[in-house]
Amino acid sequence: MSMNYMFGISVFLLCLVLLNIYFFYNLSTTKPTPLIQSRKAEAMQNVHKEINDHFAHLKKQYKIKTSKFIPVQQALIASLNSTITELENIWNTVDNWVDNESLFPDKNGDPGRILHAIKSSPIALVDNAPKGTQLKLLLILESKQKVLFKPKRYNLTEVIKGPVYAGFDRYNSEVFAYYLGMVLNMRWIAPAVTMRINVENDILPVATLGLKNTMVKNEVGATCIYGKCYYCKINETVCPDNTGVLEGAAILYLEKQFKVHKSPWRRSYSRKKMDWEKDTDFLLVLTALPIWKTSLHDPKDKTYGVLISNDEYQYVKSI
Ligand SMILES: Nc1ncnc2c1ncn2[C@@H]1O[C@H](COP(=O)(O)OP(=O)(O)OP(=O)(O)O)[C@@H](O)[C@H]1O
Ligand SMILES: [Mn+2]
Repeated sequence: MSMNYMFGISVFLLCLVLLNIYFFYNLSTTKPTPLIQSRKAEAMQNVHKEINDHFAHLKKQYKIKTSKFIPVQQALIASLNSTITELENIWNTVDNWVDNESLFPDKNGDPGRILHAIKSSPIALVDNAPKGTQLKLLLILESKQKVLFKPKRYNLTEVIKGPVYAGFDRYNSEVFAYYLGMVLNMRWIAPAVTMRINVENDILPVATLGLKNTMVKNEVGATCIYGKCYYCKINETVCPDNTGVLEGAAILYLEKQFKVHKSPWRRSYSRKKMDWEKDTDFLLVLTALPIWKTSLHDPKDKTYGVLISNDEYQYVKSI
């Protein structure tokens, strides 16, 4: 056998071995992404199925509109639609109605008056509000009342793909949560309302130097803000629309110190995952119940409770 022939055979055998290793590796390693995705899709389908099954077996009382709710609903609509003249006094009472059980009053049209007062009071000062992970501004009204402003990042119809925390926070969920809180009498959501502010007329003249330092002009000369927060980046600005207006959620700032109840639904920022991230049943238990009131915390046995009806508690998970 010539040397050339021997060399050829060796190269051929080597190629065979390499090809074998390649195929073996490809077949034996599971590709993680599609598998995880399909498991997630399956879990979501199960959640929807569980909810639908549960609806079918709900007690009759949950399917009938209670007439007791009609006056509550009418009072709420009237308070939101009324034109309010006397606003000054509302701020004097903030400290009185805020406590650990309730962040807003429910009587005498006050929920609507608060929202009107937030929207119509002149702004005396605007600064960055660096607390939290997302861009937000602190507005100080002429009445000295503080308001947080979380700007709009997306159009309402835009769908953000990815995990639940993908993209920027949606400002409208703050407002939605408050309205839902009013309707369901879950009064532990700070009053929030959609507000439109003109950047040149209402922000710039009263902006602090700190805020001005986190502003840049965009390609059409509009003043945009990138702010100061954990996730704030100079290339991720919010800009006014073509009428110079910045829309966002204006949220009443509450000075009072509250007892902190850590949410079992909070995101883990470390390798230690939260229960809801590891255990799909955790999600199923909570979403499948007709939840009236959540996050009732019993500090003694470290459980979170879900109040199912007016007087019946069910503790769902130890943490
Ligand atoms: N209405 C309010 N009144 C007083 N303080 C508030 C109010 N809203 C938020 N805060 C304070 O600011 C912090 C951040 O608020 P928030 O969670 O709304 O911001 P975020 O940017 O969404 O941050 P995160 O990603 O941590 O949720 C809260 O932990 C709380 O201390
Ligand atoms: Mn948040």
